[in-house]
Amino acid sequence: MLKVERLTKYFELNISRSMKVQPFNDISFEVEQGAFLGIAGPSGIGKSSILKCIYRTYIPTAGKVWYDSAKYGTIDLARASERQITHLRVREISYVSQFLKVIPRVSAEDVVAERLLPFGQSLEQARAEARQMLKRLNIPASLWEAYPATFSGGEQQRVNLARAFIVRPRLLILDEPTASLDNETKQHVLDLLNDMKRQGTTMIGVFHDWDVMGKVADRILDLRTVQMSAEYKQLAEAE
Ligand SMILES: Nc1ncnc2c1ncn2[C@@H]1O[C@H](COP(=O)(O)OP(=O)(O)OP(=O)(O)O)[C@@H](O)[C@H]1O
Repeated sequence: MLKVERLTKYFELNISRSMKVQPFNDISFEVEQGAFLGIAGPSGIGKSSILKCIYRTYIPTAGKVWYDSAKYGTIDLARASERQITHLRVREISYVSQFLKVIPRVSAEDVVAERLLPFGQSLEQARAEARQMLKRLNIPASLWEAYPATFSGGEQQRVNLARAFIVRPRLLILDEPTASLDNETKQHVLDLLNDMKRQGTTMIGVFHDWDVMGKVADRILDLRTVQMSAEYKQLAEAE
């Protein structure tokens, strides 16, 4: 469903073109449909950057990101057109970070409901589903019509999760989605993730909390060992 081949990213820093930051080099892995791959490794090793290359927030410097799309068949996300990426982000691929991009003066239920409108649902149907999802994520009914700009960090994060979950994406990318949640809400999120996995959603994610990652991931890719083996391979090739 997702096959990452020899993915490499470096950034040229604006202050000096000759200064490059290379978070990762020559990373390959695969995720089967309905499986969850967790990505682990110390701060700064490139976990978020890999997720952003898959979602195409970043354009990879080299490598392929093969994704099995419902609309386009097997497509390299690293080279897909902007139009294709926009379609995939609306219909097939959801990304959750710990931060919500708050839209001014739009209520929590509408922020979530609007994700269903491109699928042809009426506003009333979409709002009803949005309320159910907010309820499952422990957002009290008194907040459904309020503006998320005023919500706590954990509440905003749950609105973010609701926006990603409600479209039942084929591919779900999660970057520390439970960072500011209490244990009870973490459990609700885990239950939802496991439900989505059973329904066939493929997931790739970074979790600060190993306990949470262990409960949902089928496999964990530790970037320390991958990066080491890539470097080792280079050394071996040079000899
Ligand atoms: N847009 C960017 N421009 C320049 N450097 C960047 C950019 N994004 C990431 N980096 C650098 O790439 C490296 C990897 O960052 P990344 O956020 O992917 O790491 P991480 O493993 O997710 O870290 P953390 O666990 O702390 O979130 C860091 O050195 C970071 O400064």
